[in-house]
Amino acid sequence: MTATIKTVGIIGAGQMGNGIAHVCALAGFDVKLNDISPDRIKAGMATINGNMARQVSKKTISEDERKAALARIGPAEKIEDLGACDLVIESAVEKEEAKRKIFADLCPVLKPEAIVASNTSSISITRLASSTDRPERFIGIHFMNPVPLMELVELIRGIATDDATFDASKVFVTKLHKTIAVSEDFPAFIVNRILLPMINEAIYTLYEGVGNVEAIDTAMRLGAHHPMGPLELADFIGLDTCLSVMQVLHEGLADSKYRPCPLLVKYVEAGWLGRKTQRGFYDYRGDKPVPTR
Ligand SMILES: CC(=O)CC(=O)SCCNC(=O)CCNC(=O)[C@H](O)C(C)(C)COP(=O)(O)OP(=O)(O)OC[C@H]1O[C@@H](n2cnc3c(N)ncnc32)[C@H](O)[C@@H]1OP(=O)(O)O
Ligand SMILES: NC(=O)C1=CN([C@@H]2O[C@H](COP(=O)(O)OP(=O)(O)OC[C@H]3O[C@@H](n4cnc5c(N)ncnc54)[C@H](OP(=O)(O)O)[C@@H]3O)[C@@H](O)[C@H]2O)C=CC1
Repeated sequence: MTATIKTVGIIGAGQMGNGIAHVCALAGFDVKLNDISPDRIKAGMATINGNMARQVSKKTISEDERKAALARIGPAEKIEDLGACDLVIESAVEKEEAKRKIFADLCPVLKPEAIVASNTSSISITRLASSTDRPERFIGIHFMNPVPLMELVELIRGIATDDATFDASKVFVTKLHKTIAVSEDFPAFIVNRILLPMINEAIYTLYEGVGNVEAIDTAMRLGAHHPMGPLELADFIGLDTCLSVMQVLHEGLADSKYRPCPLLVKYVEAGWLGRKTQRGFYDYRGDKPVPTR
């Protein structure tokens, strides 16, 4: 039987977590938003508020829909506050150890029938599931950034994911008005298996001096009709996330073609993680983005 999902918990109120909360609340789900600190939750809520206000001004949603959706989102300052959720989606940092620790804290407070999902960009769902008390009710639900605008969600079954969990996840994603692509559980799934090596290659192109930031992004925007240049997109995703995905591909597929570009490593080591830290391949601290190379 397919479980009915009414209340969704989200762990991590960053750019993906707040986007997931946004679309869940608009679709009528009650949402509990968790992060390491109350300030992070407040910042996530402020972003949702701003993005919904923009949707109202563009007339894609009404003021009443905005108010009703915001009223459905509540903070979960402690992990115990997620205890009544039917589904919890983990969307914290792309580090396996951090995710394992979150699941270890989360599972004991959940109802036995609750589904646990990860929004991981790359990490094995089977391996993450094995760190929980419910591998059969664990699944990958992978949203795309920016969540309110992107139409796709990847669904990834771990080796033990049961049919009821898969079916309930399909119903849930369909209610969000997103299209599903089912991926087997291999490193970085489908979108990032293809997209991140392209971004990494763009960074090599910069590293080897084939072109500067502006030339590379202009080339791919106008020459290949991509909505964003690859370096602009890397900054948008977050360079820490890009590096983590390349490391998972490199280790998981044991092929040197996935070697993360040393320049990507250097930016991450500098703490220049892209838009979220105001500096990456572009510097966002002024009126408009300025290339850093
Ligand atoms: C790493 C992973 O694990 C997986 C991933 O997600 S990989 C990343 C996948 N995402 C992409 O590849 C995104 C590529 N970029 C794009 O498709 C587009 O640039 C975009 C959709 C993000 C923005 O489109 P755009 O036309 O260039 O920008 P812009 O005109 O500023 O915005 C378009 C609309 O989006 C809205 N918008 C922009 N960012 C938004 C956000 N974060 N949240 C909500 N709305 C947003 C704007 O208000 C605007 O609304 P209107 O059209 O109603 O005016
Ligand atoms: N960025 C993208 O384009 C996409 C990312 N993803 C995936 O989504 C996940 C989140 O990425 P994204 O939103 O970009 O990252 P962000 O850095 O924007 O947000 C992550 C949030 O999680 C918080 N966090 C870290 N550890 C914990 C914890 N133990 N408990 C609760 N919250 C925690 C972080 O707090 P703090 O900053 O204080 O550490 C931060 O607020 C990652 O797994 C990523 O791979 C999936 C699709 C697209």
